[in-house]
Amino acid sequence: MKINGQSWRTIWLDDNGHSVSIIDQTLLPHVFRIVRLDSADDAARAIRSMQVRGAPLIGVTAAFGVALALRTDSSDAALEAVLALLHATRPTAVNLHWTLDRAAGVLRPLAASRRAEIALDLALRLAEEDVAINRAIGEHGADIIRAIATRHPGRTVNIATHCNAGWLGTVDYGTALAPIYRAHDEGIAVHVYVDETRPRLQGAALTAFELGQHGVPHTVIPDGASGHVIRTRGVDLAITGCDRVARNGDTANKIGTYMLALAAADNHVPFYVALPSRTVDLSLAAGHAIEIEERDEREVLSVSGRDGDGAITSLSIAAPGANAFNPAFDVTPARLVRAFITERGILAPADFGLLADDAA
Ligand SMILES: CSC[C@H]1O[C@H](OP(=O)(O)O)[C@H](O)[C@@H]1O
Repeated sequence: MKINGQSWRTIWLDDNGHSVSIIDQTLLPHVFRIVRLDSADDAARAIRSMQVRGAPLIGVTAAFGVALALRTDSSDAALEAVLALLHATRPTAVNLHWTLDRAAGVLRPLAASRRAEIALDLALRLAEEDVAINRAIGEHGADIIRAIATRHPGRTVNIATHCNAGWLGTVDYGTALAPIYRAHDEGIAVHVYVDETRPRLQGAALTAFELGQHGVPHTVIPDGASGHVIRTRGVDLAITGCDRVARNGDTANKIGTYMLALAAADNHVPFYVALPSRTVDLSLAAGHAIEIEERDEREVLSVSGRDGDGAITSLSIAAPGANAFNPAFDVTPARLVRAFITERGILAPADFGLLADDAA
């Protein structure tokens, strides 16, 4: 997607063919900085610190991390070490773990001399697959927005979203925002209510940045306002991304998603989840089995932003000595999800069985 008129992806192989560059998302929207990853340790650090974040993007970053490691040492021990290193970065998004399992299956049987080349090919292929998947999610999801616009000619379609599941959460184009971009680009009037998404503020900092760059009207709201907004501001639908979906449709996504889904249900507003179908974890029967990442309490007790002099700074916002509980995700029960927007179409949990054929 574009930033100030220039096309970008969130991650790319450098021209030298053996390092990878990313956009440092911890500094957006105030500072645009590119960071070069030269090793698996760099990739792991970028994932843990959320310089790169978003389920599909951390999966692709991990794939490149494996390739970077094997470039210097492609032994069995080195392969197992880099898989363990990257598996340990963040637990909830299945895309990271699915990608590493896929890489393990491909690379373990190979002669060590072939692993680095094949690992890089896999990372590059997964990056291109992600973009194609997201474009297909956009097309299928735009059908929903188009139908609402057709039912209500002449008025704007109001959409609520949470966190950032735009192109910054993927390699490009996004998941939850992909249908919004597609509808906007074909001339449908859309407006997005953007939950700021405490504590890391992916909504206020990243989704608002994306939508602004693309010219999509939007309004940032406090997370606690989403119920009031849905109830009083004519929201037509809610769309979020996700990090892991159990077989029954229970959905792990950014903390606060469950509250948004409850408000949508109470006001008979359809709540959709957009995802690459490989985000469905068929090994889990229900959402209680999904591991929820708990992050450093300091993310809750302070906020970072630009101070009066324009410098990036962190400000304490809680009483001295206060403790904080910082779950990074919650689980929305399947009963609150109208449908799942995937690259294969609009699915219900009953359809997930067809995904098993793919995974086989
Ligand atoms: C395109 S999926 C994005 C998904 O990932 C986010 O989590 P985080 O920013 O902590 O990586 C959030 O759950 C989004 O819905």
